[in-house]
Amino acid sequence: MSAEQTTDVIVIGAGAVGENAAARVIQGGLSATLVESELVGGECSYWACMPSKALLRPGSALHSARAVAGSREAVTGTLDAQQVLARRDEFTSHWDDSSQVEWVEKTGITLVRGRARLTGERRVEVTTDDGATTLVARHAVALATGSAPTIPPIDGLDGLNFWGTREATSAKEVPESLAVLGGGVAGAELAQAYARLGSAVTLIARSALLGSYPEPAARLVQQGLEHDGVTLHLNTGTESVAYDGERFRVSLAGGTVVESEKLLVSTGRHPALAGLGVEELGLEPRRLDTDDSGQVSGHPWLYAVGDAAGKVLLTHQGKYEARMTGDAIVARAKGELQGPPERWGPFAATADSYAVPQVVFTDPEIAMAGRTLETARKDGLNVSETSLELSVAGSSLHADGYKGWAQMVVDDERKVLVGVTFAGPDVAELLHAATIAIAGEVPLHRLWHAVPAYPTISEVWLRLLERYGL
Ligand SMILES: Cc1cc2nc3c(=O)[nH]c(=O)nc-3n(C[C@H](O)[C@H](O)[C@H](O)COP(=O)(O)OP(=O)(O)OC[C@H]3O[C@@H](n4cnc5c(N)ncnc54)[C@H](O)[C@@H]3O)c2cc1C
Ligand SMILES: NC(=O)c1ccc[n+]([C@@H]2O[C@H](COP(=O)([O-])OP(=O)(O)OC[C@H]3O[C@@H](n4cnc5c(N)ncnc54)[C@H](O)[C@@H]3O)[C@@H](O)[C@H]2O)c1
Repeated sequence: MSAEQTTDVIVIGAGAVGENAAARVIQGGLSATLVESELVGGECSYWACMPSKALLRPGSALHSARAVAGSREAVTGTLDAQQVLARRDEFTSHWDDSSQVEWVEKTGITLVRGRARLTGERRVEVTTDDGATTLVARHAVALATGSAPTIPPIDGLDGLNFWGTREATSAKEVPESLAVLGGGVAGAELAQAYARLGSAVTLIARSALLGSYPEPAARLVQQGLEHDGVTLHLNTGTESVAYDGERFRVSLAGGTVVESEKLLVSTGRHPALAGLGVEELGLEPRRLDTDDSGQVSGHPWLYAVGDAAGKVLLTHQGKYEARMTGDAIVARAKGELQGPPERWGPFAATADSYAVPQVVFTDPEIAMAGRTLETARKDGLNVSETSLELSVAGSSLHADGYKGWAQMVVDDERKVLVGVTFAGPDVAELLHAATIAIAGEVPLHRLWHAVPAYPTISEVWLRLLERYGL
């Protein structure tokens, strides 16, 4: 069967990002067709953010209760792994996307299920179970196809039935032992989740743990993992991997062999552009060159957004890009936007370069917005850093023996914040104040008037500003 359907805008990929891009197009008065080959809602809903946080939260709630004298005595048991997995299943809607489909339809978006491929300018072929459909866009096609795991070329690994993050976040049982390859945010979070659920976990990283975060913050997470019984092999290469039908054997540089029931490979991700037909358009399939509205250089009808654009691989930032991209497509279609979008304007995802918030949801957490000292210096900024142990009345009330760390990176010429990091139990909710201060370029002398409530952990803001010299 072959048919041709015309719409204003085609969005390929119905993850959180594609859904938002299509919704903004509809809100702007154009029609949008969304194509999805798997579950509407994408990686975040079913195999990433939601299930991983659902696996972590019970462990951190238990740990919080144990961290306070009085409630500690009331906690006599351990985590109930089956209940944790059952609650995780609720958060993934049992991998059933009907409520998301309902939202898509209510929003006025046309959903087409199948695998999409670009076949020419504004033309997309969708392969479905009953054949193929050709979609034609009057204005634009947006690629919101997400990212795919990057698997390292380790001897013996290819072809083995190891876990990726999908299998780790959707597992039905807790393995007796788990080896985790990769010391990034996915590796750290899932190592802790499984250690607290009862697995004997070993984490192997060729570099430091969480190497893109400030070292004192990453060290606190490392101590947290060690406290949970995770064995760490950091700055250690992996030479080969084998599986004998029952156990994995991971051979490390230096001769150590790690044996485990399951092996999780979480060594980064790259834009999922394979098989989409971008090469035929003369484009580099590993990374597209896009402007701040997501428009692909040399192809004004084509956009990439979210993980597919490869700028910032985070749901909230992808959804922000989607709002800009959807609105930019509408504005260009109506002749209201010509040329590149204005920085910090309604069509440019400028915060991608200045004010990205990110949280490592381990216990303790790391919450970081903007740049680190290193990335700020690399970008040529004249910056200084102010850091301290996170120790205020709010933190000592929060948990006995609370251990945390905070840092602000200041542009000393403009006297504004360009980066803030907090590490410690339950610091994630402190982060939005930092994001606002950075994105708003709030001058430090004005931030001095933003008084943190007493006794909250936010009082660390006051201590940082005092130490800076205010
Ligand atoms: C373990 C893990 C935990 C994470 N935790 C967090 C977190 O706590 N917070 C956070 O902000 N981010 C987190 N992330 C990152 C987050 O999951 C991604 O940034 C987010 O899912 C990207 O959304 P997206 O819509 O761009 O892509 P996706 O969610 O991957 O959606 C892309 C969609 O496109 C579809 N698709 C692909 N190709 C085609 C095609 N040719 N035709 C039709 N459909 C197609 C796919 O099936 C998919 O549904 C985590 C990632 C991982 C791996
Ligand atoms: N809380 C969150 O927001 C959250 C949680 C999980 C994942 N994510 C997102 O998902 C993406 C993927 O997560 P990730 O942890 O897989 O990626 P990552 O880029 O954060 O970390 C990858 C890790 O794998 C290591 N690595 C790479 N190649 C290797 C090799 N050949 N051998 C051994 N180690 C190797 C790297 O050194 C790094 O430590 C991230 O970009 C992140 O933004 C976000």
